Amino acid sequence: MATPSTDDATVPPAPPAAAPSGPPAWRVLLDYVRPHRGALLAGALLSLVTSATGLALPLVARGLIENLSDNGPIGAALLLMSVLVLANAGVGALGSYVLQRTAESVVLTARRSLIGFLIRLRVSAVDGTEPGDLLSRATSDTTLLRAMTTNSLVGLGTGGLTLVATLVMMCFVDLVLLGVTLAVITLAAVVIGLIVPAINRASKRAQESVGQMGAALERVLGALRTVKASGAEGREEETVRRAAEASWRESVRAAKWSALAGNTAGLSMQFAFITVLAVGGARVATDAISVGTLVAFLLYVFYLMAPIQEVVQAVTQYQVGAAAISRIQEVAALPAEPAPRGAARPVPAGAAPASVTFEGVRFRYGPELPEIHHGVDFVVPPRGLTAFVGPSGAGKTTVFSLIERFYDPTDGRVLVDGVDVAEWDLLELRAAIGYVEQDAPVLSGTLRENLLFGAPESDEDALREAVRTTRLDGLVARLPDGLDTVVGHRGTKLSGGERQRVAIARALLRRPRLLLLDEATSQLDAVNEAALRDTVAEVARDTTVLVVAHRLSTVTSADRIVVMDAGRVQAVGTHRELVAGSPLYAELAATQFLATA
Ligand SMILES: Nc1ncnc2c1ncn2[C@@H]1O[C@H](COP(=O)(O)OP(=O)(O)OP(=O)(O)O)[C@@H](O)[C@H]1O
Repeated sequence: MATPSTDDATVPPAPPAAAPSGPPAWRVLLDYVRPHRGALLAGALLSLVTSATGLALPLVARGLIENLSDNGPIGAALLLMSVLVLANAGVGALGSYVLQRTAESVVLTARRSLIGFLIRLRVSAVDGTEPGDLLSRATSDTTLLRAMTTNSLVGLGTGGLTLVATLVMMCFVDLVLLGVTLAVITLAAVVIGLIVPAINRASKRAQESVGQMGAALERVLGALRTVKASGAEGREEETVRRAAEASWRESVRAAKWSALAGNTAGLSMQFAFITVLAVGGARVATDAISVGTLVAFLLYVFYLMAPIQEVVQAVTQYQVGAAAISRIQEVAALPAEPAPRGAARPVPAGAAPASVTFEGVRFRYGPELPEIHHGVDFVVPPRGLTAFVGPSGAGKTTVFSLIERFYDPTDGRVLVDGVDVAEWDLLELRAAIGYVEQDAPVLSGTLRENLLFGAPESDEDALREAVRTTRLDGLVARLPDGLDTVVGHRGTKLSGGERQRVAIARALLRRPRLLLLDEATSQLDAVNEAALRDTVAEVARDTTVLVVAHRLSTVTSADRIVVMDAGRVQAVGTHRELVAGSPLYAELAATQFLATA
């Protein structure tokens, strides 16, 4: 048998599509910097003061040496030098601290805004992404903004300022030599301008590879047991390693281009030096300028080197940061739900149960994907138990996703309490609903945190009651720290049935007006399932309960059963009515050995 291609099996999916041309990177960076501009300015000023104290030292040293040779007093010069050295060290340290702190604050600002987006992303947007890749954008990409702030923004400011000041000074010395210098610098700038887009592209690809590495790692760690049981460690390791190596390759490429840009700048200055020497020499020979002017000008050319290197480094670092910003912007361009206008009000005790209506609902998960619902219609009045049954892939879970407004129908309306869910305040809508999704996850943390996840304000009595009705009391008694036992990432320390009961208790604690249970008892043993069925029946007296069930035995006593097939409602009725009137239901019931008489 042919071995499947590792490529097919292991290539991580592509990151989100590139953002439609958003604002340029510098504007996004300035947005992040704006809250910290005072600190940034202070840091930059302190850096300038540090440079100034450094520059003053040689002058004082010259005075000291002159005084020494003249046998003059040197006490004052020594004191001044000591003060300058101390000031240089002190102000330098303070400036560097202020700048680093500000850069960290810029990273924090970017992370805060990105986290806000990530948490509120629409489910439909997340469907097309890899969590590991999104994670890398919030962690790795945002980190690059630190160097972008210090090297690029501040470097451009201080380097640019020194550069302009030196050029102005040169202007007073000799305009012809300034013209020669500017011509050489312009030539170098054009070459560097051609190089920097390559740095941007390589950095973007390096960061994309980091994202793919995150996605591949998340895939392995999220399914470690299956990976081990399938003996797929080697292939998975290879995928992660490939992504890591791709990131290395692209980073090295970016480093190569950066080095080239830096050296082009250095080379251009040497070239400027020689050209100025030649042209200046000729001008001295024709008495157009004095030797002193030429020497002074050459000294300025020499002084120009440091700020030019600083500006070039700022420009190359900017490209790295811009690549990171474009990845951050790709997330920011994904559709997100509106930020909540405040905490959702908990559902008051005894709140009226909700009604649910589907009116001609058509739905597809994406524009290029097939239609899942082809005009679904049903009415669920308040209270009672309504079951959704039908073959796998019929669109039952999709019904719940549309009620929760994880997605919007492409046509038709979903109404809760007679109001289109699109018109509901999202927070209010979801506050009214308790939802136990298929394979509902238990989150890392304690059992108590998990139970209170959807209703943190619940009191101890309500908690105990939920534990009792979901028959979790035995488990709580067994656990070493009871409710405060840590249940592991994704509830790995619990059994499948225990996880389902935790999820049901979590939903019940919200005291929902509408309870959605998707295959919520599929992993329970017969005794627990019967007990939970009684609990659900009791809840359904005051709450509208919708369940999706494959095992019809769990729903034969439902008030109404909606039979779905291939995205359509085939029939609605009680078990007895459907056995008689729906061939599909009768067949399902017959294959599950249910009494159809
Ligand atoms: N996020 C998604 N993106 C694209 N297609 C999806 C998505 N979720 C579900 N589907 C597709 O929609 C169809 C209906 O899925 P749905 O989960 O609603 O079926 P179901 O009746 O609940 O099935 P089951 O009984 O097996 O849980 C399936 O063919 C599935 O492949």
